[in-house]
Amino acid sequence: MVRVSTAPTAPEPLTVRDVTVRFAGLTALDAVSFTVEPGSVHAVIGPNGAGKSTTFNVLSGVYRATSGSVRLGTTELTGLAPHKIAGLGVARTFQNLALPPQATVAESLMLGRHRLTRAGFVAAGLRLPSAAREARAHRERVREIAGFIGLDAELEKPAGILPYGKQKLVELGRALCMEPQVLLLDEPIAGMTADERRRVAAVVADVRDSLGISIVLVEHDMGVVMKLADAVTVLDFGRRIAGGTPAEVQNDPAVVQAYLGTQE
Ligand SMILES: Nc1ncnc2c1ncn2[C@@H]1O[C@H](COP(=O)(O)OP(=O)(O)OP(=O)(O)O)[C@@H](O)[C@H]1O
Repeated sequence: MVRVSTAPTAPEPLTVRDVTVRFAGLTALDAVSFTVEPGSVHAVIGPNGAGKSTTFNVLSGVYRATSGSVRLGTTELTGLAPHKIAGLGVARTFQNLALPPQATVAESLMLGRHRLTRAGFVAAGLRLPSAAREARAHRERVREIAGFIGLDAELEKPAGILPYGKQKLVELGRALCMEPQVLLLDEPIAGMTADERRRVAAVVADVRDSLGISIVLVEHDMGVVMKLADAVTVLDFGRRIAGGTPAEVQNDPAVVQAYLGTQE
């Protein structure tokens, strides 16, 4: 795998404090707190309806917390629009593919470079040398990231014709192209074959280990969570019922009870 240089700024913790989300009469999240340590994989798990997707949507700015705060380092993210949050270094992938169907892998990855483009439309339109240099640098970075996710041979193929697992990697690559400090992954391996799952899990581990990017992982597959995560936050009915290392939460009676309860 090609190595890509680490993000220039040291990653900061993502701090979730007392976040409550209420929908007409229903408390989807109830004073939830956890901290995603820099350069770690932090999984958010819980039975159906526990509040995982709501957490994800709050972190990415799709939902606004009724109260509480989300901070990256000292920067307050609460209440910011999704593109602002992405611009501050918290990038997300989508559970369902969100790639333009005709775009090549290179074009799909380039979408992630948009916020980093400095040369304005005028400079680009006038074909100024500065704009050309910048475009070259972005293309180079796209190639590096394609190498990182193992898709450099597929750069000029339409992303839409690739197998599902590779399309999901393109989507992950698009998020990496934003040079995030934190990557939010919403069920990144759902619907994949065993081979695809292994490959994506390896890339996720590599994103942490080689790039030092923090990852928030909302995932149903316990095997992957237990293998990949450094820390786990467990939700049940909108409350944080446990947190710690995978081994700690696995043996936590409240967690066992929450999962057993859903099987009855
Ligand atoms: N936009 C919304 N409007 C109203 N209620 C919502 C909304 N989004 C989520 N909820 C409710 O909030 C609670 C938490 O849902 P959420 O989708 O966050 O759980 P989850 O842990 O992601 O579940 P699953 O594993 O089934 O995806 C549920 O009771 C859900 O019905």
